[in-house]
Amino acid sequence: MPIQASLFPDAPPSGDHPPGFRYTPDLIDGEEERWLAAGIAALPLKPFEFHGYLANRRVVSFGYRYDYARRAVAAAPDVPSFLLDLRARVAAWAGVAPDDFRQLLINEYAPGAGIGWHRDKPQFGLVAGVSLLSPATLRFRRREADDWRRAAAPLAPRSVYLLAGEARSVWEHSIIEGDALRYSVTFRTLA
Ligand SMILES: O=C(O)CCC(=O)C(=O)O
Ligand SMILES: [Fe+2]
Repeated sequence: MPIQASLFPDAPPSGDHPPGFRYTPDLIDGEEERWLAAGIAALPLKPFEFHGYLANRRVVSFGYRYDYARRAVAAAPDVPSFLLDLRARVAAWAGVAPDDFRQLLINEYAPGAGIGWHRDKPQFGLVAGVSLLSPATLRFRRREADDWRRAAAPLAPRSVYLLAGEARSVWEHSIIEGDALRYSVTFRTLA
């Protein structure tokens, strides 16, 4: 059964949620969203490149970035000041210190762009994601015997989700291709 956005923000995970997944709508308001999106549009987003293949998704990292060639984290520019307030807000929500979110990754999904099945790299710890501009579906799957167990969480614009525990380390996740521009701002601790 698909996960539905809870009527009760921070409700404990139901049987339908991968354990460790947490979601809250309306972390920010519409004015903040527009202001953040304008700031993000001015950042040096670059096409995500994986083994020479260019995805229809653009990214920029701050604090640390993942170097796919070296399979290690590498230093990245400091978090821009216009994103520090958002980082503090997400940190308070997630129960960590703002500085613990050592990495900030922004994904820009143009219409038709998504992200394939993956688990975030083990060099990172907690993962929190803020959605801007348009809705998306975060899908989950985990291997069970010779089949997949599946779940899906709608992500509203202005919402925040947390991947911890099994949702972070056992389940894979992906984002279905959308039909409108979406930004995700992902904050990660280091493992
Ligand atoms: O767009 C999102 O919220 C998910 C991004 C993601 O899974 C990632 O960058 O690892
Ligand atoms: Fe991810």
